[in-house]
Amino acid sequence: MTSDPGRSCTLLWFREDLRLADNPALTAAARSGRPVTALYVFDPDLSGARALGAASRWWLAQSLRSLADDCAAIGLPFAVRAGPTEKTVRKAVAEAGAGLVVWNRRYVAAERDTDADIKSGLRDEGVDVESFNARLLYEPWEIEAKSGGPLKVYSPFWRACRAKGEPAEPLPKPSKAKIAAGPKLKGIAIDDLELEPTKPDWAGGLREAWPPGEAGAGKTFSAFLKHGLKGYATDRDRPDRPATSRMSPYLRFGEIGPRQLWHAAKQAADGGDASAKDVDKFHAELGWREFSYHLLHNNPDLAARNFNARFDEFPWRKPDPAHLRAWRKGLTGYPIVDAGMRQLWSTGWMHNRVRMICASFLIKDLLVDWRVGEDWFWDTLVDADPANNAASWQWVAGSGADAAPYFRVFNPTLQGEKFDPEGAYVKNFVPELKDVPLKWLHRPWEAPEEALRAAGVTLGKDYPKPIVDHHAARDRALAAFDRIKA
Ligand SMILES: Cc1cc2nc3c(=O)[nH]c(=O)nc-3n(C[C@H](O)[C@H](O)[C@H](O)COP(=O)(O)OP(=O)(O)OC[C@H]3O[C@@H](n4cnc5c(N)ncnc54)[C@H](O)[C@@H]3O)c2cc1C
Repeated sequence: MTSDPGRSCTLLWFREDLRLADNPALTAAARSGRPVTALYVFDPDLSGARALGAASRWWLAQSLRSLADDCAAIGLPFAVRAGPTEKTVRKAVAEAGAGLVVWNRRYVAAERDTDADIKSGLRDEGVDVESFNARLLYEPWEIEAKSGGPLKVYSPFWRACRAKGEPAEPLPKPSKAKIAAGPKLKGIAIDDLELEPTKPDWAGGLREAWPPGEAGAGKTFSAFLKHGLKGYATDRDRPDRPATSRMSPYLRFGEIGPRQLWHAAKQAADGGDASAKDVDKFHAELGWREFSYHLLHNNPDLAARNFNARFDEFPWRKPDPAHLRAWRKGLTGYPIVDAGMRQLWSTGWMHNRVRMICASFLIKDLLVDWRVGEDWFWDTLVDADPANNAASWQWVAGSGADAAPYFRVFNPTLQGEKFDPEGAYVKNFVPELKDVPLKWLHRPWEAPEEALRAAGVTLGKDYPKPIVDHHAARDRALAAFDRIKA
């Protein structure tokens, strides 16, 4: 600890950990015995990191407002500043007279490099720096293959994680009495970050769908524990049911942490509110998130480069602008794909099963490079995550670690019929098809004229004809794959 008496406070630097509970940096700050002041830095120049997508920017604005209120409630001074990360943090440290700076770790290579530079620069000036894990159950570098080195297959990865024992219990939120308020840094208004859309304001659907912030995370997760966890192992594949936790955007921005989810789900099973099978499955999905971060840690350019270099030679087609537009807008003529893409556009989120179907359609039916889809999801998802998005797109493409084999091409009609068997999901997001009889709902182009007429649908006018024939597109995709198989 620095002995400079002029440096008497602790600076807590919030980043992707926008919460007070189970926040080890905040706990360390509270325990440091010094007054604490908190900072968030928005870096418009990115310092080498990828710019947030539009939906993520909207979420961040809500989340910061919520955090500001939560900090005020425990008497923690909190300021938001904009500027180049390193310069802004170091200026704030000097202004606050901080002798200790604490933060929770990030995992994108450019951000890690920035953090390392800041850490060494501050230490050279005699300022202590401590970092913690708030984001993951296990640090990516702690998990290794038996023979050493990173793991490339999920099952052994998850076994290696589980062999480390139970994740640590979450930390409580510090009470007002535990925080000595440090100096309030001058900040800027969150509105001045201009994170939200104005002309036009397209965020109405997002506002309706989500309550961002730590309290919103807790409320949403409690509802899942009550109504969704029981039966999760089977129902999680049903987009027509509220069967998943919807925790992904909260995890992305750190408004809740995986340790909290892990232990709360476990307690629900212990209390008899869910079966061990359901909880194991939920834990295993958190495990996929851990696996994505393990992959990202070991492959920093996961969003840009094929994990499997064989795919570098894959003969992707130049995207047909009309097809790409139809995919983005949910006008492909395949109802489950269109429902998913419209759910994404209107709410900033899409059910996992439907993400796989929509991604497969772009990659395999339209033969478009997975990076084009990854980029669209990055812009439109409120949970757009540097590890999960890239790893999942590569998984669907077949180019990723432990990926779906390329020859597994999702049939959007059969997938729709299997996972949306009553058609409720499609009818919700593609309302022009709501009166089409269930028998034809997922394949309206096969419906007799009179059935469509009775439902008020003229194909090609009220709803598109399929933009490609799935069977022909599948054959084309497999032929393309044959070219890199050898
Ligand atoms: C093409 C594609 C892109 C995706 N992009 C993202 C993304 O940008 N951000 C993101 O968080 N997830 C992404 N996923 C994974 C998954 O679809 C979402 O995590 C999930 O739908 C979030 O809903 P939930 O919180 O209700 O999940 P739940 O089923 O309740 O699961 C709980 C948590 O486990 C994790 N999880 C669940 N499924 C997966 C999975 N397949 N892979 C990794 N982690 C998982 C998530 O953190 C999730 O919040 C993507 C999947 C696909 C197929």
